[in-house]
Amino acid sequence: MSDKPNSPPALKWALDGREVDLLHYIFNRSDLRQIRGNPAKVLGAIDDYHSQFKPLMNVGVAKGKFITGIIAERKPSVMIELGGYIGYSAVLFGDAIRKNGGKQFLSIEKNPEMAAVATQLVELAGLRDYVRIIIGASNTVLRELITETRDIDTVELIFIDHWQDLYRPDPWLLEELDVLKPGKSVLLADNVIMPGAPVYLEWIHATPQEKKDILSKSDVGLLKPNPDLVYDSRAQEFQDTEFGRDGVAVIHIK
Ligand SMILES: C[S@@+](CC[C@H](N)C(=O)[O-])C[C@H]1O[C@@H](n2cnc3c(N)ncnc32)[C@H](O)[C@@H]1O
Repeated sequence: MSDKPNSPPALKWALDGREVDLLHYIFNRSDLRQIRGNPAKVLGAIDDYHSQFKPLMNVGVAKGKFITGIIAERKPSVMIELGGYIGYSAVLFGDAIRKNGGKQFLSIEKNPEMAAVATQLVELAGLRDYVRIIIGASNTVLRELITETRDIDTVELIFIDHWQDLYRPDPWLLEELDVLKPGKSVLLADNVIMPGAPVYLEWIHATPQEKKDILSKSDVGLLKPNPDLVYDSRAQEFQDTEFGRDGVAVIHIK
């Protein structure tokens, strides 16, 4: 039997213990007292680990700056994230939400070990009142937030950054639950160049008739996507992220 019978398998680039090692690194730094309560310094310490030890699949500096610009422009009260990992984006965007008069950054993370690391780093950054790390699968948590706890009735700004095979079904769920509103909702999809999200972008760019054709050929399970919802999307390219060339799609509802 594996020595971790209840944990997901390690990947080549993550979940091999480096995320807990990051906590040891940060909490043993000689400048911990200066880092505490300072989101920029927490992010700097994570970036130091990434460059000195092992890479971490964080949104990173360039894309992060672009997205904090969108937060400053739109000033959402609540922003949602699908896929939180060790909390880099939660610290960066949670701080931006706070600075722009918002209430909360909700980060949904399926892996409880990653969520535990993220919770410690959010706490260290002094953002506990602004960032909620929710452990669970994005589709289950989104449904609960929208239909049960009713925390969300309109998506203002959502950052889609979990696994690529979920990029289309989760927005389909948001379509079904009628929380994507013209003029009010913006979706940001990370990694649309590397590794890419062609199936999701095909949906975003399709006309209602093309969407009906896609649905007739797709397994949508119990989901009820809305083919009549029309999107307007642009991809912002970045030449030099920590992992090379990449892009963030910025998607509005027409
Ligand atoms: C690319 S990382 C997120 C990086 C993070 N947003 C950042 O920039 O700092 C992807 C994360 O999505 C999580 N994930 C994968 N499937 C998920 C699901 N169904 N629901 C929520 N999180 C999921 C993974 O566990 C992983 O931590």
